[in-house]
Order: sequence, then structure tokens, then C-alpha cells
Amino acid sequence: MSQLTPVDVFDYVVFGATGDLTMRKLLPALFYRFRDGQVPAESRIIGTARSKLSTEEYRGRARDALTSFVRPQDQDGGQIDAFLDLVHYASLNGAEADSTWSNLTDLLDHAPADRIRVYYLATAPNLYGAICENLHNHSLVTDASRVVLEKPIGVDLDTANAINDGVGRFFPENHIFRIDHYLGKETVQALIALRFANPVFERLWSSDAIDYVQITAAETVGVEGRAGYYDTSGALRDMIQNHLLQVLTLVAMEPPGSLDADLLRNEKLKVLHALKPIARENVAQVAVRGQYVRGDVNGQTAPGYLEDLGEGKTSSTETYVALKAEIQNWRWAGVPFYLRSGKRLRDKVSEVVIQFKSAPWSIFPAAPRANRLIIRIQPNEGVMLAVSTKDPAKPDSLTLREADIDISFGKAFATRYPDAYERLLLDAVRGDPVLFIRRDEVEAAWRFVMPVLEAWSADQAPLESYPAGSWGPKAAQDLLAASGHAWHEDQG
Ligand SMILES: NC(=O)C1=CN([C@@H]2O[C@H](COP(=O)(O)OP(=O)(O)OC[C@H]3O[C@@H](n4cnc5c(N)ncnc54)[C@H](OP(=O)(O)O)[C@@H]3O)[C@@H](O)[C@H]2O)C=CC1
Ligand SMILES: O=C1O[C@H](COP(=O)(O)O)[C@@H](O)[C@H](O)[C@H]1O
Repeated sequence: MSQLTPVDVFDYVVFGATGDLTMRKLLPALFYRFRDGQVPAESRIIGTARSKLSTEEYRGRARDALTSFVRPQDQDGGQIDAFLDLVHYASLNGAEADSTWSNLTDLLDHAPADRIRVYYLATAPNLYGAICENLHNHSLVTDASRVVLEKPIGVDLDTANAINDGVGRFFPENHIFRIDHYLGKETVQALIALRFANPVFERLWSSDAIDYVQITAAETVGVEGRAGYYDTSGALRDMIQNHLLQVLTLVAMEPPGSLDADLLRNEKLKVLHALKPIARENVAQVAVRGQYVRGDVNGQTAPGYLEDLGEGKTSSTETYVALKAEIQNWRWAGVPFYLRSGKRLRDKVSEVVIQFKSAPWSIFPAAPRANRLIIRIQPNEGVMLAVSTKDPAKPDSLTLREADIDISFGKAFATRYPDAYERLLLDAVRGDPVLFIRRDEVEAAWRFVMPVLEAWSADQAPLESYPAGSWGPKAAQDLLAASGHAWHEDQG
């Protein structure tokens, strides 16, 4: 069983409690932490949404969600019943001042004033400001209250600022927890450990030894049931502005003075500030956008994006992005960071590839391949270092062959990998913001991607197509080939 830090009794109030995120991620995550003994018995999980449901009806929905999204081997009936006893429901429209707020206040007024209260906003982000204002006006924001904001924080810099201003009027910054679930992934945190607990890597971690870096989040799924949201977003907003830039900051940041949340986030922010601004007129040279068309995924024909949207729909929303980022500082000058993310690609894989430079001179008949460090975020979590070694199949010569020093976390640590939300949901209860995004980080990330969004909305760069089940448009290979580089899967 996992070793978890005890937390105080809390009330977790989820706005958007009937939605996909709550059902698929939040309730299962809270259930796992309850099962593992971290949730004190007097705590409550209070769902709210406009749907008129009784607590019993909501518990029925929550039970269905747990049955669908908790691993069968973890579905202990007694534990699920005990967990559901903590669940309550209050029907209300969070965006309307005169809605049925008494359904919520009646529940919360029973709790001691100093009980930890987490308001988790899992609704459309344009409601965040109004919900916070209504919480305030109904005297529901106590000193022990915090608010968790789901992504996306806005669709551009201006809307992000409006959301942050709206929430910031009622919650101080240190009570605002902006979630990026990539930071909750064990392997993303393992990246921090790899870099700063192992000086052997840190000594090599710069342009002295590193040629280029690739950060990939590839998915085989399409837009599933979220086409309405996705078509207004696209891959740049959905994945690059947040998850991939966050991973980039962890790869590139200087060692913080400690694991203190602000010291760590200060270092991440410096990386975002050091990103070379992309001029609108250069977008086509450093960024590729694509949209999937009908193709073959694992032997099955998969529809194209427009078919996924529905008959007769047209759209120029990108489902794939590849981007060349550069960091203007002493450590990273001259080292491209290639980011890419897409839907309906060949494999589901999220990884960081550190491509080291070649040896300056080879004494072997065939030059050794440069070393490559791969941090597998998911699946097959682990760290691999590709090294050249003597080929034992050719005993008469010093012929080289590549082999991996392979630490598979699954083999090394026989433990269940918790879903990212488990850690983050309970970190918010503990008031620990280290794995959450500070407002200035959100703004810096938006500032970086804005010229790309603007150029694309003005059609200043082509929208490439790629077959479902491929690795994306050819233009993404060309982006790297222009500098003599190649994506991991093209390296042979
Ligand atoms: N689903 C996912 O995988 C992910 C989602 N997100 C983000 O999480 C948020 C929620 O997403 P998702 O669950 O998919 O969305 P859904 O559309 O499935 O759910 C939205 C929820 O909000 C409720 N709601 C809508 N309006 C109001 C209102 N005025 N007052 C109170 N409740 C309201 C809805 O219930 P009702 O109609 O009954 O009011 C419903 O429970 C979004 O910001 C999304 O971008 C982020 C990452 C992943
Ligand atoms: O935030 C999001 O992330 C998921 C991918 O998450 P992962 O943990 O499976 O890598 C993505 O499917 C979704 O579109 C996006 O909103």
C-alpha cells in the first residue's frame, strides 16, 4: 500500500459534478485516496451542478462512475459504499447569484469554520469568476478555503487575465491552485528527481553535451466525446500551452534552492521568460499544424477529424502541432527544444528525449551513435539511456551496437502508478502549491504561444493533413531535418 501523508478533515466542493471530468477522474481519484486511508472519515465530497438530483440519485451516478473507472481489482464493494457515504449533492447554478445557494450553504454551515474547504471548478472556465463572486457573496469563502481551477485558463492571454482577475478578486494567489495534470504524473515528478538527485546527469545537462531535446505527447484517440470543446481549442491550446511547456520548464530550469513551491516556480518562470519569442512572420518556419484525415489505427479504419465533428462540418482546428522552441540563456543557447502533440497518432506515448552530441572523433570503423536519454512519462514508465557497446555477435572485430540501459519503473518498483489527479486533489487539501501553476507562469506561457495562434487564425501557415495512425504530417519531419535532426521514431 502507498505511504500517504495524513491530511486534516476537509470538505471538497466540486462545481461541475455531473460532468465528464468529475466522473472519469475526480471521483475515482478521491476514491483511491479514501481506500488508501488518506481521507479522514468526517470529510465530505459535495457535488454541485444545475441538474436537479437528490444526494441518493447523485450517489447512484457516482457509483456507476467508480464501477467504470476504478480498476476492477480495486473495486471493493464495502469500500465503495463507505466512500459514497461521504458524497453529497447540492443542485445550484454556480453562475447565478440568486440560484439555490442554500442547498450548499446548509451543508457547509454545519462544518466548523476552520475546516478545510476546497472548491474545485470543473465547469467551463468562463464561469470561474462568477462562481467565485457568488461564493464570496454567500459568505462561503473562509480563511481555510482554496479554489482549484481546471484548465484551460482562457483561450488566449486576454481571456486568461480576465479569468485570473475574476478569481483573484475573491481568493488570494496562495489559495488559488491552477491544475495541470501532467505535473501530478509520477514520471513528471521523477524528472525532477532524475535531474536534481543525480549529479551525473546534471553535469551533462547543457548545450555542452546536449544536441537537442524532444518532448512528445502523442495520443491514438481522437476527440472522443469532447469535439465541442476541442474544436474551439486545438492542440496548441489543449496540450502545448500547458502540459508540454510545463514539462519543458522542468527539463530546462536551473536547480531551485529547495523544493519550496515559489523557489521552484520561480525557476520554471525564468525558463518561460527565456523562450525566444516567435515572430508572427516566422511561424511557418518554426511551427507545423496538422489535422487528421481517415486512416488506419491498429488495423482498424479510423474516421478523419471532420467526420468526428459530424456530417457537413468544416474546421481548420489543428489536431497536431510540432514546434521548435529555443531558450535564450547560457545553458541552452543553440539547443532546439522540439515539442509535439497530436491526436490519432500511431502510438500513445508521452516522453522526453535528450539527444546528446556525438563523440568528437571516432576510433571505430563505423562511428558510434550519439547517446540518447529517454524519459518515458507514459506508458511503460521509465528511463532509458541508449549507449553504444561492442557487438558480441561479431567477436572478431570491435563492431558497435546500440543497447539500452533500461530502468523500467514497473519492474523496479512493483507499485500501482496513481492517476495524476490523486496527488493533486490531496495537495490542494494540504495547501501545497508546488505542483500547481502560478499566475505568472500561465501568462508567460500564453505570451509565448500567442503569435502562433494569431498567425494560424490569419491563415499565415498551411494546415497540413495526416492520416490517422501515422506519426503526423511530413512537414513535422522536415522541421527537424532542416537542422539535421530527426524525431525519435525516425532514428531507426
Ligand atoms: N473532461 C476532461 O477530460 C477534461 C476536462 N477539463 C476541463 O474541466 C472542465 C469540465 O470539463 P468536462 O467535465 O469535460 O465538462 P462537461 O461538459 O462534461 O461538464 C460540465 C459540468 O459543469 C456543470 N455546469 C455547467 N454549467 C453550470 C453552472 N452554471 N453551474 C453549475 N454547474 C454547471 C454541468 O452540469 P449541469 O449541466 O447539470 O449544470 C457539468 O457537471 C472544463 O473546463 C474542461 O476544459 C480539463 C482537462 C480534461
Ligand atoms: O488535458 C488534456 O490531456 C489529455 C491527455 O492526457 P494524458 O494524461 O492521457 O496524456 C488529452 O486527451 C486532452 O485532450 C487534454 O484536454
